[in-house]
Amino acid sequence: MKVIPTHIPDVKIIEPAVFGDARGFFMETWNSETFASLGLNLTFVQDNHSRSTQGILRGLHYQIQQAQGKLVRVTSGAVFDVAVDLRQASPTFGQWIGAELSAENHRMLWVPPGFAHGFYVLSKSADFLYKCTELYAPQYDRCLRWDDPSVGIQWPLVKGEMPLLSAKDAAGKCWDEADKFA
Ligand SMILES: Cc1cn([C@H]2C[C@H](O)[C@@H](COP(=O)(O)OP(=O)(O)O[C@H]3O[C@@H](C)C(=O)[C@@H](O)[C@H]3O)O2)c(=O)[nH]c1=O
Repeated sequence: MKVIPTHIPDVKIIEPAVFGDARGFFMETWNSETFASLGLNLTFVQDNHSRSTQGILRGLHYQIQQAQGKLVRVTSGAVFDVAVDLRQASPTFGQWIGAELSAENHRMLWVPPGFAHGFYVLSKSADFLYKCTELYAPQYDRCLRWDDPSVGIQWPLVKGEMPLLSAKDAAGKCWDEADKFA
């Protein structure tokens, strides 16, 4: 298992060791000891799975209390996955990172608590799986606008078309109005 650092040191791209053979492949997607040896000492309490079609954008989501750390990956298709640092005390406050995660590259992204998270579906459809360090708490759920100009995420929009959003995500808060972390 290999960690690829990003310019936001707390956000990590993780490349599992993939053992291919005549049957297909095998990989460990979560091993508490291996992750601890990489500096990720994590306890997960919820696993999620969503499926989305091309052009769907989910995000940018976070919980203002019960902030969730998320270990995310794709098991079919490909997405552009994004984390935005909402921690006011952080040297990378307001910065974002984006990474392509796909069934083919097997990459995972570690999105720590204190970040808004979202993804855009690049393939015909994508299955998105993630482990969370805190339970879902809709009363604390918040949404930062996907296209806030002061965050300036460079989404690789397919054919330049506007992404498809849920009503909740279309009403996401702009950067200035979004709740932040201390
Ligand atoms: C996130 C979540 C949703 N739900 C329900 C609420 C709602 O009826 C339905 C769909 O919810 P949403 O529209 O919030 O689903 P979705 O837009 O997929 O939300 C997810 O987006 C990505 C980007 C994340 O980072 C996740 O943490 C989560 O916020 O599922 C749960 O029961 N448990 C959960 O943990």
